[in-house]
Order: sequence, then C-alpha cells, then structure tokens
Amino acid sequence: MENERKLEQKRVDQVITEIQSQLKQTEKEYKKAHDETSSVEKNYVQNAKVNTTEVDDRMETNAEIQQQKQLVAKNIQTEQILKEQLNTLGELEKTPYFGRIDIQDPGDDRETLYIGTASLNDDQQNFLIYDWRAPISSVYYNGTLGTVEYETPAGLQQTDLLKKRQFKINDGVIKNMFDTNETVGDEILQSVLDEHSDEYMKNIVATIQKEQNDIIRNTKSDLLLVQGVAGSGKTSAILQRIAFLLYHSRDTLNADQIVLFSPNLLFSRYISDVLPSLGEKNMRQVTLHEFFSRRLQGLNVESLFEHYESSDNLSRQQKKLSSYKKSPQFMQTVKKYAAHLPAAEICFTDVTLNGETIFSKDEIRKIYTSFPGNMTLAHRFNALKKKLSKKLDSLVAKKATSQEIQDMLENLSGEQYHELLGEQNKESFISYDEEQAYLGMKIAEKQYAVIYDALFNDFFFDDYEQYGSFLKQKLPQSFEEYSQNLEYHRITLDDCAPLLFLRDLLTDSGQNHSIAHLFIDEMQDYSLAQMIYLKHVFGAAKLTLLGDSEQALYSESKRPKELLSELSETLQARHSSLKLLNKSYRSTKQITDFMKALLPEGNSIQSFNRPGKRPLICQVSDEEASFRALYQHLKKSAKEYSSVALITKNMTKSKQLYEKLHRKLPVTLLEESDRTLPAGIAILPIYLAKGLEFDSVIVNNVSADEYPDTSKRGILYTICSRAMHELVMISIGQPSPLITQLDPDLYGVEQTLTIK
Ligand SMILES: Nc1ncnc2c1ncn2[C@@H]1O[C@H](COP(=O)(O)OP(=O)(O)OP(=O)(O)O)[C@@H](O)[C@H]1O
Repeated sequence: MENERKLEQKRVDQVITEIQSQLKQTEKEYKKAHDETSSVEKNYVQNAKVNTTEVDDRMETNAEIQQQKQLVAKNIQTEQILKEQLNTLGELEKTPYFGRIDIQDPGDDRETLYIGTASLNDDQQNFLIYDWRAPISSVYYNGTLGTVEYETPAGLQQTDLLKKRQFKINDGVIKNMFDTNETVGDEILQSVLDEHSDEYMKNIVATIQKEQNDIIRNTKSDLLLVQGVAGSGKTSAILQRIAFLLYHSRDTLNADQIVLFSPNLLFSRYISDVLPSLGEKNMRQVTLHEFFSRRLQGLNVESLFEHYESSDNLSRQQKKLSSYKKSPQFMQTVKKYAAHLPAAEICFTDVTLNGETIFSKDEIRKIYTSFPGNMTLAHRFNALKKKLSKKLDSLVAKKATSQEIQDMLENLSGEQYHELLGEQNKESFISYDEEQAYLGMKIAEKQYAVIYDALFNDFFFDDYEQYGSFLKQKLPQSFEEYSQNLEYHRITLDDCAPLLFLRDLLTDSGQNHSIAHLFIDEMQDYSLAQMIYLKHVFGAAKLTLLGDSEQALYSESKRPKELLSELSETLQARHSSLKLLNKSYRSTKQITDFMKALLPEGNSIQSFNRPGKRPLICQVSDEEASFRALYQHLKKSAKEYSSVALITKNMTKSKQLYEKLHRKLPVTLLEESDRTLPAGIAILPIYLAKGLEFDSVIVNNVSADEYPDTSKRGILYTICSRAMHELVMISIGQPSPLITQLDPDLYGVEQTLTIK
C-alpha cells in the first residue's frame, strides 16, 4: 500500500499543478474583467455628472448612461463567474478529490475515475476530477464491488466496479487512504465525525451514506418524506440534495426556484455555508413565522415558540379548538365556505382617497353581483378587479383634463417638467397639446397611484373581517378570541393558514408557480392545515419533507408509514415515497445509546461507533446548589470544547439562568431574533436549538417535577440529541422517571459537587 500511496500522492501533485496553472490563468482573466468594469464604471460616473442642464444633452446622456449601465452589469456578471471559478479552484487546490473508482464497461478497458466536489478537465478535455453529482459518481456512494447500475440521462447503465478507494487529503497531502468494499468506509467517516463542531455546518459529500444518497439523488417523487432519527443527516441530505438538483437540472433550475422552510434564524445562518462550499448559490430560506408575517401585514403573528409556550396553559376546550384548526377538515370547511359564499356576504370595503370615497362598498358589490352567477368566485373577483381598474382609468382621464391639473401644468418648474416627461422627449409628441395631455395624465395617475395600488392589492376586500365572519358561522366558539386578537393587531398561529387560504381562494391570489422545489425541515412542527396551505401556494413545487416525529415538542409522535399515507392523501401526491434514516452520526455512541433508550421504540436507532464518555446526571438538593453545579460544569466544558450550550425548556428559564450566570461566566443569551451563534457558552431554549448541534450540552433541570411523564419526552429527547461529545444533566432532587427507569449503566451519576 505504501507504494500505492506514493503513486497516488504523485497524481495528487500533478492535478494540483494543473489546478495552479488554471488558477493563474483565471486570476489573469479576473483581473482583466475587473479592470474593465472599473473603467466602464468611471466613465459612467463622469457621464452622469456632465451635460445635465440642457434638455437635449440630458436626453443623449441618459441613453448613453443606460448603455453603460448594461455594460457594467454584464462585466459584473463575467467577473462574478470568474470569481466563482477561482473559489472552486481554490477549494480543489486544497482537496482535489476524496474518492476513486475503477470501473470496466462491457468490452472496454479498465478506467480510473477520481471524484471531488467539482469537475476539472485539462486542456485536452481529459477528466481529471469528476463532480460528485455526475451520474457515474453515484457508483461511489451506492455500489459495492462487482456489477453495479447507475442512472444516466440515457437510462440505466451497468458497469463492473473493480476498486473503490477513499482519500483524506488536506492541503494537497494524502493523510489517509483506504480501499473499501463498503458504501463509504467507517474509518474516514470516523475521523470526520471526531472533529469538533463548527460555527457553520459542513458539506458531507466525501462521506455520504447509501441511504442518504437515495434521498439526495431522488428525482422521481413529487412528495419525498424523510423520517430520520436525531442526528441522522436529514438536514445534510437536504442541502446536498439541493446541490444535486441544481446540477442535475442545471438548464432549467436555479437556486431562486427552491425554497427551504427552516426552523429558526440561527439555523438559517448555521447552514448557509454548505451550498457555497459546493460552488452553488444558496436557495431561498424562510421561517414559517417570516412567511406568514409577510402575508399578514399589519398583524403580529404568533410565533411557533409563543405557541409552544402558551400551549401548556390552554383549557381542554381551547386545545380541542386548536387541534381542529390544524386539521385538513377545517381547511376543507374553508374551501366549501369560499366556494358557496353569496355576494351579499363578501366583506367589501370602501376605497377612499384623502377622505373622498372613490368606490363605495355598495358600488363594488353591485359590480360583483352583475357578473354571471355561474362564474367561479375567483373569476368573478378578477373580473371585478378589471372593471374597477377600467373605471379608475376613466376617472383619471377625466381628472387629467380638470381645471386643477391645467393650473398645475402652467406652474410646473423645469425640474418637475422633466421628471414627468420621464423616458419621453419633446420630439415624441406631434403637438404641444398632445404633450400637455400626456403630462396631465401623468399628474392624474400620480394622484391616484395609491388607488391603483389598492386595487392591485385587493384592498377593496377586507380579508380579516371575512375570516371573522367565516368563524362566526362555522366555528362560533373561536370568534371572540379572534376578534379580540385582531383589535390588538395580533393573530394566533392556528388562524394564519385558514385565513390566508380563504383570502387566496376568494381573490385568486397568493400563489407562486415559479417555485420548483419546496423543502420543509422539522416538518413535525407543521400542522396539516399549514402543509395544505403551503402546497396551495407553491402548487407547482415538488415537496421534500424532513422530520423526526420523536422531536415533536408538543404533539404526539406518528409512525412514518401512517404519516406518509396521511400526507399523500392530504397533499394529493401522485408519486410519494418514504425514506428512513436510522443511524445517528451526531453524537458519541454513549450519548446516542442514552437518547435511544428514552424512546419506547428507540431500539431501531443505530449509534455510530464513536466512543466518548457516558452522559452525566448531576443530582443536587436545591436551586442554589444547581447554580453552583451549572457554573462548575459550564466553566469546565468551555475550556475543553469550542461550543457549549446550556439548553432549557423555555425562554423564561433561559433568561433566569442568564441573569444568574452572566457576571461570572462569558455566556450569551440567544433570542428569537438572533442570527448568529456566539463562540463559547450559549444559553437558549430548546425551540431555538432545533436543528443545531454543540460539542457539549448542559441541561438545566431534568427533575421529576420538570419532566414528570411521557408528555415531556419529546423535549428531553430533542435537548439531549443536540450534544455531540458531552451531555450533562442537572437535576434538582429526584431525576425524571423518564431517566430513572433506564438501565443505570447508560449514564453516570454525580451526587454532590465540591465547590472551590
Ligand atoms: N454522511 C455523513 N458524513 C459525515 N457527517 C455526517 C454524515 N451524515 C450526517 N453527518 C453529521 O451528523 C450531524 C447531524 O447531521 P444533521 O444535522 O444533518 O442531522 P439531522 O437529522 O438533521 O438532525 P436533527 O434532526 O437532530 O437536527 C452533522 O454534524 C452532520 O455533519
């Protein structure tokens, strides 16, 4: 093997030499493009400064400026492409590849291919490196030696896989090298997982596992449901899947056509480096709260976290109502209501301008009623909008010839005149009268711009009142609370999806057909009603839903198969498929074994064989002692690990602990609006830690009082599963029965602490 290693290192050196020569060439081209952009920009600035007094000169300058603006944009684009190439080559220079496969097609010679994060050709067009997403590369992830199949655009192909080799190359030097018959051998994975956590998530392309590869390369399903245990690589799989899809459909798909719903802002930031590290642009990211808030302007939307925190205090009746509002049945009721809503019950509203009514609600209703009753509501609504716009056009035309506007025209300053003229110039008009009529229209249009806007945005229809009226009829028990909230400009999370669904159905708006893929991470936190609404909004998108029902913080967990059939039916999927991920990569074997024991069906979880210390329960007698224990453990862990989190059940607890600790230790309290993870010790409630991981996790109080029964199991499991290397649980008094019923060998116990 030593000889082989030398040969491989020689090849690495040769490839790096080629990369360096391409780097030099690209740097030159980049510099040239950059200089050109600067010179065009300079020209542009100068032209924009001169010749702006005389009208004719100004027109000429305008045209020139437009041309130069386009030139600048084009140059910037070229510069951007070259910059991306430089980044890719820079990454390849450090780690040109991570895998090698030797294959033999029937009747052909043996071929050796090297696989890396991007492809590289020499000037003879020989492939020195194959992109990990190329069809042939799937053999590396999927196949064991022997006859293997792989998908290509031309159909399924077969080849003989003769050798599979893995490399760990750092800064151009082979650190490790293995021949393997496994998918991706454990040794390399082990060394990757041993590393300490980072501020940002890393790509996993060198060590993708077979089950993950099936998720990443799935192009057939319109609903792909991934259920994976904590730390099994669901989030990693989504991100590599996005990179794969962008490569696979590069002629038709771009990153702007992909939306990812992520659990919180910290998470959005945490994953933001993965796609750029693979040479791709990030997809759009949004949290459910941001999404609803943008669509419900003027209202304070209850966040998922507020929803969680208040759900403990709901009465039985309120809980029942809440779960009904989350159900597909409720969305069905909304749909039926919208389909049969009589014109007399539509909540139109007056359209006014500076106190003057432009269209009264009665007039609007009258127009609406004048359309044939057999038209669908949405068509009638659109027809109404058109009719109102036409009426507005006539109103504006009339206003343009009014005395008021004629007077204004006479008193226009030079500046106002040119501004109204805009792109036109004097020569565009055949007469002075025509020019004046044009300018008069411009003034009138400006005056009525808000009304055009109001019509465009359906402001002649009061969606909030309409939903109230719907509740009054179909769910009267809920009306009072809704109205009260509305008075304070608030809306509960449960009301968002049905209200928006009703509005969209009635007004035929709110849909975005340009999105081709919708990803939802932590899907167990979404109600079916919310899913129905998202499917309605992104009607043309294929769905990838990822979750772990054991991490449902406040709801019942569901079996994956039941969940798939429920979702397929509700979302009317034609080709749905379910993928399960049972192996947990995040935590040491000891932590995973502890976590899995917490779950009734945890036996199916496989831990990755990475040794570490057992989780520790630190039992103390009272609150004061718990602070001392926390202080000691946090201090110790912060010395040993780069990321340490003190995770609590809720924000109130996080704040209390922060108050107690921040003068003694460098701790940071994380809140909902935070976007970055601090170095050192973070204090945060579990719902903000969703999707994240830390080297060391300290749990504040796992006592029987705090976690009395199985209803709190999801929270405890989710907290513990954030830990990679160390898990310490402080308990004031007797620990939770969820813990004491476990095999005592799964954790260590520390009764008292010596205080220095
Ligand atoms: N194939 C792999 N190779 C290397 N690391 C991996 C692999 N799969 C997962 N990991 C690592 O395991 C950790 C957990 O992955 P990830 O966050 O994607 O899991 P998850 O299923 O989304 O977790 P959770 O649901 O608990 O938030 C990450 O550090 C990730 O880099």
